[in-house]
Amino acid sequence: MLLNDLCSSLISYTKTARENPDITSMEMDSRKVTPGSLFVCIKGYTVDGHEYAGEAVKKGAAALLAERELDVNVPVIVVRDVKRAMAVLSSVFYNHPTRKMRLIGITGTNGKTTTTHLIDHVLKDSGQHTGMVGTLYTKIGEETIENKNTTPESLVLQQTFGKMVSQNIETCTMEVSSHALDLGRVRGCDFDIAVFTNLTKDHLDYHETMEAYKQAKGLLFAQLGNHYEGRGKTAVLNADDPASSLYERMTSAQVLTYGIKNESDIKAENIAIRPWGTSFEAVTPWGKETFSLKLIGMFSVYNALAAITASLLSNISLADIKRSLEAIEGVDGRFETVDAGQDFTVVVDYAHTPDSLENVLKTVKEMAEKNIYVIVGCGGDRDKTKRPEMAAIASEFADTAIFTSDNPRSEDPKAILEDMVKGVEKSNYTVIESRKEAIEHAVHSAAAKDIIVIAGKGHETYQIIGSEVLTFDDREEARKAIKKIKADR
Ligand SMILES: CC(=O)N[C@H]1[C@@H](OP(=O)(O)OP(=O)(O)OC[C@H]2O[C@@H](n3ccc(=O)[nH]c3=O)[C@H](O)[C@@H]2O)O[C@H](CO)[C@@H](O)[C@@H]1O[C@H](C)C(=O)N[C@@H](C)C(=O)N[C@H](CCC(=O)O)C(=O)O
Ligand SMILES: Nc1ncnc2c1ncn2[C@@H]1O[C@H](COP(=O)(O)OP(=O)(O)OP(=O)(O)O)[C@@H](O)[C@H]1O
Ligand SMILES: N[C@H](CCC[C@H](N)C(=O)O)C(=O)O
Ligand SMILES: [Mg+2]
Repeated sequence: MLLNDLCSSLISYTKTARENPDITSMEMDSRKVTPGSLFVCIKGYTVDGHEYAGEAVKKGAAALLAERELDVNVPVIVVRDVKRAMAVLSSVFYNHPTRKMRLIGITGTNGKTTTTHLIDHVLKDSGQHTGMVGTLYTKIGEETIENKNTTPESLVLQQTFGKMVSQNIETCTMEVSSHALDLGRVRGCDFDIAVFTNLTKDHLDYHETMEAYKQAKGLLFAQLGNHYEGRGKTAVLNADDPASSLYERMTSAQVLTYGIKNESDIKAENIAIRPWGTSFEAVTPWGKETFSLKLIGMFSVYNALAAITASLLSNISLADIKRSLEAIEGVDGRFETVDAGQDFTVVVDYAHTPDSLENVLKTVKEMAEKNIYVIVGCGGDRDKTKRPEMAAIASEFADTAIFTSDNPRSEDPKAILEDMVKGVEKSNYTVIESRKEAIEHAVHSAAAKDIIVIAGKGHETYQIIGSEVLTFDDREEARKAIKKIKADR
């Protein structure tokens, strides 16, 4: 695509030279530039991409997108806000892929990954060719690609959507993080359905206040567009979460609500929460159906209702949705049980916020016959206000809490543990900095019919200590510890 054609979608910019090269790719990392690339200079949190302009030109960049004029011998497109311009240009460069497939966006503090998977499962079972973007991976048909972020940068996203369209993907379901909304990563995405799961405390290191965090999530509903435009845009909101009333006001799209307690369009009635699963009757404008799911806990009912609503809006019948959701065993690292032949239960769960930890422990408490152990830590370089709260919840709902390291990142693991312990009033806890040793300790201590919950890292197969990324998997460590006690006994 010629540079001038690409730039014609920008309203305000200056161009430093008359040349009009053919742009063969767009790159925001100088190391990936190839001859003909448009190199996008991003001022990041760590380094300034403008510093790599020279290197990009040496590698053959045909033009640059920047926030200031640069001393290079290729045209520089100068704009006020590079990230904003990049979102527009990448959608143009990849030929507006999200206008050619259905795009479902899911935001909320907890439940995004789970709900995304539930929706994708139903769509696939209905015969659709699907894509997914989120914490676990990006998926295009059967191909999975590792993600650095839950919601990648706009350029990466549009490139991914372009691939999806070329492979005839009909619907992409994606997690939309509050960071992505605030940093403009999803500008240029034409969403058809936007789903809200819930809003509780997280990421205050970034957003600073709950009000700012709530507003950031609202951007998804604000950008959804009018319901009389295109293919019928719909906001799917959780009627039981107070933030939904703001999102209803922020969107000009149609709204469908789901819930359990408050009046809603899609309701769950006659709910039964059991150790082996969850059942409820879904009452919808499309009819009623009883669901018996293998997913555990009241929060699973909410995730299922959100998925049912998005699936109904995708023209799938309630009976087909039932068949598909009932077949789901679970999602990687979400309430995943580890069975290595032991006589107690081990649950690995990605709960890394106060709300999710409380939900998981309350659920476990309802099914526990004997003692509950919880192993939990808090991530370094992340919201510090969560630490005492998560520790307090662990000590309140479990019989024994073991505080340990999650991903300490650049922080001192001991300092994180000190922040946690400050929130605890009871004395039913132990601090074991090494996560491996914490798991071994719990496995060693557990008696028949006890339950051990290993929280916070779920599907993660690594632990970040300092700048090192070490191989670590809670499920593997639990299995190894169980094997060891079985050999010793
Ligand atoms: C705070 C934040 O969002 N950081 C994101 C940001 O990194 P950064 O600003 O540090 O980037 P940088 O290293 O300064 O680089 C600036 C530019 O120079 C370029 N560069 C750099 C080096 C070089 O040699 N050449 C070069 O061109 C880089 O490619 C980049 O374009 O841009 C990167 C590329 O897009 C992101 O991967 C990175 O996310 C980091 C990993 C991160 O941890 N983000 C978290 C806060 C986040 O976004 N989390 C949410 C999920 C939250 C949830 O689960 O709810 C998410 O959506 O992932
Ligand atoms: N609807 C829900 N409400 C509250 N807690 C939930 C809900 N769904 C899942 N959880 C809990 O939150 C944990 C994380 O779930 P999930 O990975 O689906 O959330 P997420 O929103 O994708 O998280 P992240 O922001 O890290 O991407 C689960 O392991 C479970 O403990
Ligand atoms: N997307 C979340 C994941 C947290 C997972 C937890 N294991 C941690 O490292 O804090 C974040 O980056 O805040
Ligand atoms: Mg997620």
